[in-house]
Amino acid sequence: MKVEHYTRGAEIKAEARIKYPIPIGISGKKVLIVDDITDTGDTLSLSVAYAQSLNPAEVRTAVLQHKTCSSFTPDFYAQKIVRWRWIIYPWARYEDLGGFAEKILGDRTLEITRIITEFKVRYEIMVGEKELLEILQGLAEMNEIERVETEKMVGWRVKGK
Ligand SMILES: O=P(O)(O)OC[C@H]1O[C@H](OP(=O)(O)OP(=O)(O)O)[C@H](O)[C@@H]1O
Repeated sequence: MKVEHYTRGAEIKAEARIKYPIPIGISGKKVLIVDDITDTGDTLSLSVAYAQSLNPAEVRTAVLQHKTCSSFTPDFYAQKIVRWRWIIYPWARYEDLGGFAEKILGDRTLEITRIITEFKVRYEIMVGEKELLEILQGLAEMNEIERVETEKMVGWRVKGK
């Protein structure tokens, strides 16, 4: 199953929703739902309610990291996070950094070196020029941002800002 709650890093959507339902019968089965993290807890609350509606014998939950601010406490977790922070997993780095890049740009046009500095200062995230360029080009391909070249600089800005 796939549940969506965030579009970009740390940017919450109104409501968690089931994007892809469970494609097999789980009636009478013992079900373990595994996710990377709990934040608000909405994703697991919805997932458990949905799985329960399919009449399984039992539903349990496990995550790598559980934030104590979450309204849902999983049965199993490897680490408890008491002070809220956004965790960037390797498998979501590209997506998350893209979201932060747009936040950094806001309504400004910035050169890549400035964006790198703001990643460091605002988010304590170290990003190299090559990696960031790939992310910015990806966002440009999705029509979210654009490259602006003048005599003085090569910069990036959010489209329509
Ligand atoms: O407890 P919550 O506030 O609901 O947040 C936790 C959920 O958010 C993230 O998923 P996301 O919606 O970003 O989907 P993805 O992992 O597929 O990118 C994360 O992987 C969890 O599934």
